[in-house]
Amino acid sequence: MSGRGKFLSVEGIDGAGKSTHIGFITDFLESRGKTVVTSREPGGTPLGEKLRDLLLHEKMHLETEALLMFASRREHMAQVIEPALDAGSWVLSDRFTDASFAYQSGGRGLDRTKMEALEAWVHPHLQPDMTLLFDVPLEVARERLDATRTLDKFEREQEAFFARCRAEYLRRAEQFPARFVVIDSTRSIAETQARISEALEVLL
Ligand SMILES: Nc1ncnc2c1ncn2[C@@H]1O[C@H](COP(=O)(O)OP(=O)(O)O)[C@@H](O)[C@H]1O
Ligand SMILES: Cc1cn([C@H]2C[C@H](O)[C@@H](COP(=O)(O)OP(=O)(O)O)O2)c(=O)[nH]c1=O
Repeated sequence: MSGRGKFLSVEGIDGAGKSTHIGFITDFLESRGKTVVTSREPGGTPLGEKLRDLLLHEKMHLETEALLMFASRREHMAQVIEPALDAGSWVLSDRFTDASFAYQSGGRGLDRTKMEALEAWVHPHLQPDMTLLFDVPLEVARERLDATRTLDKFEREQEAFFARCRAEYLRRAEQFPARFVVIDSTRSIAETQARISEALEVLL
């Protein structure tokens, strides 16, 4: 395979529809001849999955939570993301650093300059080539979540928390318009996937 692969991340508040579209994105890219490595954060490596279990189920200090998110990310970069990109594969990560801004800074209130310092320390030279942000109003996300599953620590948060997460995602999208694609995820699954295909075409 020739050249370095591309790095894609998918983001959105819980219930926005992110997981629904990951298989579609993978199939779309594979149909265009790309080798796709799908992964997730927190997690993506054996150590990262252990951290994920702690992060999603244990109460902890906000800064501990932020540091463990970045610890999981550092391992994920070393074990999965960088080697796959170097080998020419495309990497599709279910969440990356924008989620830390949205949840730990926006949602929980961690000083954004601390988050920016972590980002600059852990991945000064790596950013997704494209970030697909699935955006929905809170009521829609909540209805979708309630209809489907047992909620983890983050998903049990109140509406105001998700409002702040969503606002921070949208702020990041405004700050980095070159890599963000904001997708209106209130549309039907078929319409949303048409929009995703259109966005991905630009990278191919
Ligand atoms: N565009 C859509 N229209 C209607 N329901 C949707 C749509 N996208 C996702 N859903 C449903 O909403 C629920 C949450 O979606 P999911 O992909 O698990 O969200 P996330 O991964 O962002 O938390 C699922 O039951 C899914 O089938
Ligand atoms: C990557 C990341 C995720 N999270 C949160 C967001 C989600 O609520 C949770 C797990 O994400 P996710 O994989 O979307 O959960 P699910 O499998 O239930 O769809 O972790 C953060 O708070 N900070 C982060 O940096």
